[in-house]
Amino acid sequence: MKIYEKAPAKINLSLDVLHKRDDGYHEVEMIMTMVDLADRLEMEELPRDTIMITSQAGYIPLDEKNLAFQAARLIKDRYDVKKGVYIHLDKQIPVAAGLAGGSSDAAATLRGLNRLWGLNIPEQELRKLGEELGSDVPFCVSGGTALASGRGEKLTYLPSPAPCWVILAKPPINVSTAEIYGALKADEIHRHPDTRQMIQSIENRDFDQMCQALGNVLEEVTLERYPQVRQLKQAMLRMGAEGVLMSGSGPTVFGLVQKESRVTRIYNGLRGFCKQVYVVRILT
Ligand SMILES: C[C@](O)(CO)[C@H](O)COP(=O)(O)OP(=O)(O)OC[C@H]1O[C@@H](n2ccc(N)nc2=O)[C@H](O)[C@@H]1O
Ligand SMILES: Nc1ncnc2c1ncn2[C@@H]1O[C@H](COP(=O)(O)OP(=O)(O)OP(=O)(O)O)[C@@H](O)[C@H]1O
Repeated sequence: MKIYEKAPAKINLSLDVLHKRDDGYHEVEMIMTMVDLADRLEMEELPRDTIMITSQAGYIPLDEKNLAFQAARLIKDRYDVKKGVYIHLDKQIPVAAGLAGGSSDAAATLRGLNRLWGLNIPEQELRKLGEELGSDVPFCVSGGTALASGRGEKLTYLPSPAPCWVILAKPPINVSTAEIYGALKADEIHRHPDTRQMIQSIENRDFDQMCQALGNVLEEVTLERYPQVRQLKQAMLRMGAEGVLMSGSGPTVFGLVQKESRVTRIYNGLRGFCKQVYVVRILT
């Protein structure tokens, strides 16, 4: 039997850091939502007790460094499953982009193996397992739109935001999340986003208010180190995106747009100096 799972990318509509914790992580307040750019996973049981990963993408690890591998090993160990699995990862989400591609693959693996092996693990428990794999994994298990606090694992679910187009553009650089959090001076943040306003805009499905409330404190660090991300933000705004923000620790920048005619214009404009541009929608 083969099992298929989609692993969508996330964007951070807002990302605030409250303080650095004693365990090295940062206490955050983020609003996250899923978009319809997704990796596709195929899972099949193997006769041998082993985990095997393949991918058409030549640039990701396929051994125990892969988050899908780690998710499979975690579920096997925790539920004492003596069976093996073959996982094929069709990567569509750019890697190290701030779009949680690896985390979403891990979450999809948890969901898929739960089905493949008939484990009946409740979704809440899958999210708890996800905490062991990474801060974004619990959110990726259930998707939707949520306020994430703690180090990202405490989730309060929100309704879907106002419908709109999302233009994603990734400059040709890879950014390490650890490096960006490591360089952030949590007690010297100049401008915190207004998380409450973002929540209100989502609840009211108010697109303009949502655009005004966009904010990400990690931008200060990434834009300083990688000027091309700042240039990309400015270009997207100039081309007419109604709201523009860097996602996660970057370098992907997203623009929110309501008018379809404007989307095509911005897409064509960006393709001039950025190879990886995607037009997607928020998953409702
Ligand atoms: C930037 C975001 O993607 C926004 O959604 C997340 O906050 C990061 O999520 P993630 O990539 O799943 O993060 P993890 O794999 O748990 O951690 C990667 C690195 O980021 C740092 N990190 C992560 C989350 C957090 N709240 N504080 C941190 O300081 C960790 O110290 C670690 O060095
Ligand atoms: N299944 C996977 N897909 C992509 N990268 C993976 C995967 N497993 C492990 N990695 C490694 O994880 C690192 C980060 O990749 P990923 O695409 O998850 O970053 P990201 O989008 O910035 O994540 P986040 O937004 O959660 O910080 C890469 O260096 C990559 O080699």
